[in-house]
Amino acid sequence: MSTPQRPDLTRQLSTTSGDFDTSNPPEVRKYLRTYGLTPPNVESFEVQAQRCLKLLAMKTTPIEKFQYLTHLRATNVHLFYRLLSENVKELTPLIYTPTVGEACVRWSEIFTQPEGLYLSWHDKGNLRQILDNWPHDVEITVLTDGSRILGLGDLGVNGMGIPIGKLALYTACAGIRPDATLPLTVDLGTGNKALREDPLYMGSRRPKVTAEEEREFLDELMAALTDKWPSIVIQFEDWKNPFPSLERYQNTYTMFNDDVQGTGAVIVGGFINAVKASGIPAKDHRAVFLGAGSAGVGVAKQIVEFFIKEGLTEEEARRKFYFFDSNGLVTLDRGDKLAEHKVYFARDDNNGRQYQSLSRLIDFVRPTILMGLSTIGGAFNHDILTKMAKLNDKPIIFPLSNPSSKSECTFEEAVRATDGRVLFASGSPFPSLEHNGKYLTPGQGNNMYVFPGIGLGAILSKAVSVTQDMIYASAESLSTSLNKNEVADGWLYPDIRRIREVSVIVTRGVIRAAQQNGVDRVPELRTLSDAQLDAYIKEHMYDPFNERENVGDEVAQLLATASGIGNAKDFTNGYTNGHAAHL
Ligand SMILES: NC(=O)C1=CN([C@@H]2O[C@H](COP(=O)(O)OP(=O)(O)OC[C@H]3O[C@@H](n4cnc5c(N)ncnc54)[C@H](OP(=O)(O)O)[C@@H]3O)[C@@H](O)[C@H]2O)C=CC1
Ligand SMILES: CC(=O)C(=O)O
Ligand SMILES: [Mg+2]
Repeated sequence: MSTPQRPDLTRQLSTTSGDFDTSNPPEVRKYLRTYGLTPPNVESFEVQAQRCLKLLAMKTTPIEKFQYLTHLRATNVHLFYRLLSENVKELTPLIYTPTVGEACVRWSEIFTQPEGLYLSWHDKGNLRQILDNWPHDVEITVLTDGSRILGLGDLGVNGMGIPIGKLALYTACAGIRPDATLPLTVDLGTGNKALREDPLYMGSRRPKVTAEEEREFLDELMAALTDKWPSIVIQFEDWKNPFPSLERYQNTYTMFNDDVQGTGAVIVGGFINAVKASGIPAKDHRAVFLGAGSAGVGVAKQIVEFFIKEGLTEEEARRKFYFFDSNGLVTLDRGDKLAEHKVYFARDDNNGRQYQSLSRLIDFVRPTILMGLSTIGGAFNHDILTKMAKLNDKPIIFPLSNPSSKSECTFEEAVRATDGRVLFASGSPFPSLEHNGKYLTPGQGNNMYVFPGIGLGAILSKAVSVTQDMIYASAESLSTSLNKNEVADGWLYPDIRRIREVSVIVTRGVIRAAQQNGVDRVPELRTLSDAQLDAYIKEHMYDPFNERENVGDEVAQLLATASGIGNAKDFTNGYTNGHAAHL
């Protein structure tokens, strides 16, 4: 019996595809044996992009557009990234929040092809072996268990859309090679009963494993990943309870949690600019947070760090925060057992008073800052917004929950209620609008401004761990990345269309912090000036406009030199002979 042939996964797994790229010149088509299989014209990117954008416009719903872009990535990865990098503002909402939220909800319905790796509880004991099935060398993975997908709850393995979307942004925003990324979803069961009963659901039907079982599984997985790819960077994403793994692995592996640390950094980055714009010194701010989960606490902890750098003591900084969760104001005497991560910010100065209404808490605290990380769409209603407008000249209001349906308010609602004075950032994008003859653009406080640079910085410096200083450096670097026009227009975040430039600045900050902490493993980078380091970073970024990796060295060489024509002929002969033999 002959040995079963392994399917050509490198082609199927959407990372080196492009065989039918209509920009391939004849020599490449011959080499790939696709000559004659695509129409004869060799097309420019401009023509290809025109067709793609027309096709996209023909799709009427966001999910159809998502599916089209998924198909494009699977069939022509470089064209997909050319299109994405040229249209990042328009396309990001279709491959990331908000559309990726709907895609995850409907994942088992719309699934057509493998795009990542799924590991299940019953694979325990064999994880290292299964990693060998992945056909590429990996530099970075995004790892979820699907248990808190955006603000949409536990979606089990349907959460795979998130690692895929985040890693597409790693490639588009920070130029990490697409074939060096691994979307990874672990199926440790799901607490979502409706999913378990859905015949189309593609995960296991078991309930969620215990915390102890999860730890055992992750211990094995972390060891397996680093055994297989020793310098791998591991980003945890959208875990319902991300704190135990962060604490357990952050000093022993090159890992970080994007929802706790990336979100903290991106919000501090915009917050530094918002504090400047508010005209109120750090010591006089007071913050109300709706939502005391991983993101809320992650953000507040990093703002504490910022306040300390602004001259406050840790105690003064900590006491500026009032958290409101599903049981009201988080206090030490509330009568329930507080989750460990909430204790640091729990109030002890409420004199026995419990606040069950956000509106009343705002009257009591008179905050300058209102943050939403609650998953409760519309929670910042007109009453709340007008209160913030009365209390402040320039209220800082950040409704950060994703996707858009979970945003605590819209940009328009915040602008109208504050007569355009709001300093605003939301997790998902909102359109610009006109108010009193002024054109106002909302900030997008989304960790996509920092995680690509954190990842690339860790990869290029070969950091042994991702330190808190590296995370904080990403925030500071982001805050300095705005250009003159953006500053003059009062923006809190740079234009997303400049994200690759911004990622270079963030990456440099992350690498410098790694060097200061002594966790880097590329000593040559230490002696580079900032300009030299920027050049080094850019040189190492994947550029989809400069890619013909699938054609092989021989043809690349032919294409690169006019004198290659002779070789091309030889090669064409070889191709013809080979093909004849094949036929
Ligand atoms: N903009 C960005 O870059 C990011 C945005 N996010 C978004 O932040 C949101 C929260 O994420 P995360 O912190 O990880 O989620 P969690 O589930 O950990 O936390 C949600 C928090 O909201 C609270 N909450 C739920 N319902 C209510 C309610 N009715 N009234 C008041 N509080 C309520 C919960 O209270 P309790 O603790 O009592 O259950 C909990 O504290 C998500 O929508 C996510 O998409 C997350 C990361 C990045
Ligand atoms: C943006 C993100 O990481 C989240 O909403 O979970
Ligand atoms: Mg997330």
